[in-house]
Amino acid sequence: MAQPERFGRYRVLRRLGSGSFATVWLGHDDLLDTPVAIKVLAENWAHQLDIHHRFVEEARILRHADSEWLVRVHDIGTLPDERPYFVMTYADRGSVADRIAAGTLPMDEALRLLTEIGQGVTVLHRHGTIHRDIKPSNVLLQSSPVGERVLVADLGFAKSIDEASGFTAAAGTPGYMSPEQSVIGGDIDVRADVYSLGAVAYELLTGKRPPRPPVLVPPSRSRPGLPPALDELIMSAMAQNRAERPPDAATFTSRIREIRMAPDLKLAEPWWHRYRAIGARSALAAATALAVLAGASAAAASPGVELVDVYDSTAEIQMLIPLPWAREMQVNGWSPRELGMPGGHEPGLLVATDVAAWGDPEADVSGVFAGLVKQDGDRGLAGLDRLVGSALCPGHPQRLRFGNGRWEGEVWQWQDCPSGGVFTTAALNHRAYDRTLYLEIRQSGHQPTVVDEILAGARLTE
Ligand SMILES: Nc1ncnc2c1ncn2[C@@H]1O[C@H](COP(=O)(O)OP(=O)(O)OP(=O)(O)O)[C@@H](O)[C@H]1O
Repeated sequence: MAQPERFGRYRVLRRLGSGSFATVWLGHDDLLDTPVAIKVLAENWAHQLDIHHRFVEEARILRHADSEWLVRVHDIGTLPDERPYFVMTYADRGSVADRIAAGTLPMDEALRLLTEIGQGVTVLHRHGTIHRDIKPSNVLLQSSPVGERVLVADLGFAKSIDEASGFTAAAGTPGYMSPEQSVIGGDIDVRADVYSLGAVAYELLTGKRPPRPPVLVPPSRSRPGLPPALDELIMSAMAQNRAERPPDAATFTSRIREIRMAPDLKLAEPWWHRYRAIGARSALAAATALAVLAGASAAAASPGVELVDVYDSTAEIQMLIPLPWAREMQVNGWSPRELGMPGGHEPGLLVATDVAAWGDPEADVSGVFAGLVKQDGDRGLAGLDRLVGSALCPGHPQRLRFGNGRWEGEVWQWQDCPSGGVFTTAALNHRAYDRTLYLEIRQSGHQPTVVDEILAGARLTE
């Protein structure tokens, strides 16, 4: 199909791709000044009534479900040749299939994607819909102010739960499709999507599409070191007999969440390991002037810096950080235990302009890391001292005290970092809970009030 100029009021920019029944175009909504994706039914199917009906039904389901975990439909229309089109959120970061093709995903990243995909499918199940074609290429990624968001898409095969219990035509994609979906006339229920979630989990972790059922080899055979609970969950989701699968997407997703937060989960590579030589430097001993950072309030807000709320995956830590820093995010916690501190895998988040460059002392990065530490008398503090002492910048830090209604603790600040920016660390004890928050703040320039605002904005939502 040649590139049209417009679909209704939407200006067409380029073709994004074509599937079996439709072509998707990148467009621009000039009135609202926003990019959109426009799905247009293919010419060769336009006169087939059932396909026409299914196309419009896909738009309706997405519109009614109206969820942040699904592609949202904003508008629908008909072209002069009577073909329907609908207008949806533009997913600007490709699909999960592209992400898998780019190389093995770290386990934390795979589990994050899986949790978000599971949330999207849970929304559909609650809405009374079975997707029937969950696979990596049907899960799209969109930039968001705090990193990226997963959008479950392509409901071309979706069926209402009520209708699916009767006669159902075979539909789905081999490898991701449950055994019952390949039986013409077989009845299906939400456990067909649970099978596909298991298949997507298998591929996210191993990089390989699972074989057709029955799947007999667990994913840990291709990726040794997976937690046994994860192996078991994936194999149970892909059970031949659906009675042995988790009953719905919500159950599957909450088990993934539990596994992700388990204290003994070995993440492939804790992010701070990439650059830290723990105990290599001893900055604390050389601490200089002791000053006091006043408990910052809204009045201290630096003019022109807009702050945004961010949370870790357990929603226990809430931070306020400058909006321009919130480009990328890792929210799945950290392991202070590996630094000799008490606890296991604890809540934590890293939000930065460039997460991958966080550990590079010379990179021009701005961002915040916040991680919880369980207090355990001197043992906890000794571990923190080592962490602070292995800072990214050479030289003597300025040592400050911080206190407000929620926190009190110490702050260390290095002004002459190789990156030309300022590096701040803090260990703040909560006044009400037995918890310590360890913070790192990297700024490419220096605005002291921004550090105040970040410290003052830190909250625990227990
Ligand atoms: N909202 C969107 N934003 C960005 N790209 C999209 C969007 N929706 C679909 N696409 C892209 O457009 C292409 C066609 O999508 P479509 O859903 O029609 O088919 P498909 O999933 O590739 O194939 P099939 O429907 O046969 O399974 C795909 O490459 C898809 O990634």
